[in-house]
Amino acid sequence: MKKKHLAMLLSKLRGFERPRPELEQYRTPGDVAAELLWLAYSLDDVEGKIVADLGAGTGVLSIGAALIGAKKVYAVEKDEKAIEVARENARSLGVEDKIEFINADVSEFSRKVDTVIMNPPFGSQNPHADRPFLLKAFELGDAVYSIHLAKPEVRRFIEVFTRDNGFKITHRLTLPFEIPAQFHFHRKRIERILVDIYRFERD
Ligand SMILES: C[S@@+](CC[C@H](N)C(=O)[O-])C[C@H]1O[C@@H](n2cnc3c(N)ncnc32)[C@H](O)[C@@H]1O
Repeated sequence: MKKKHLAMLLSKLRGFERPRPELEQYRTPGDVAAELLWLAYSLDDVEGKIVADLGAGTGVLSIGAALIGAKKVYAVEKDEKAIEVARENARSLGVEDKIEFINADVSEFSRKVDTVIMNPPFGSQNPHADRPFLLKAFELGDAVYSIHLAKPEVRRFIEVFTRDNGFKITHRLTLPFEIPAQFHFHRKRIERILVDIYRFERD
């Protein structure tokens, strides 16, 4: 499969029906998800691997990982409604057998995995909401892929937090990310922001 094709398939999946602002429920656009997954694929972190998607939402990253050859994917998400949509999305692309949906808080998840992929809350509603995700990811995986705001203060925080937890940053890609208006506090039809996709590994 080509990266463009993967992006196209992922961009057609159903999104959140009633997105919850307190959980920062916005989906990863297909092209951004495909970039993260392609990087992971090219570095041998997906094919034949056990992957965890923390805060899986409607399943974009989990389904993408399954499509490009993950052996098994754990999709961990605390919102049951989002899991229903994710399950339906996985079924629509024929990968439901490769994904185990786990309705839980990320802090409760503990299985053996090779790789963690995630687009955690950026912390714009609840400051530091990304920390439990990073902590859990560093506990679980040897390789971790994650999406964060491309802002100097966030970069500084990620650099220090990574080092303090025995990991190092091996890659960082900066990409545009579009969030369509979906919450009452959104002022524009489409909010265009910049995000960093990181790859971390144990130091
Ligand atoms: C920014 S969305 C990303 C959704 C999806 N991974 C994607 O890439 O489209 C963050 C997701 O994390 C979930 N979430 C937030 N806090 C969580 C927690 N503590 N435990 C499990 N899931 C959580 C939200 O419900 C939401 O689905």
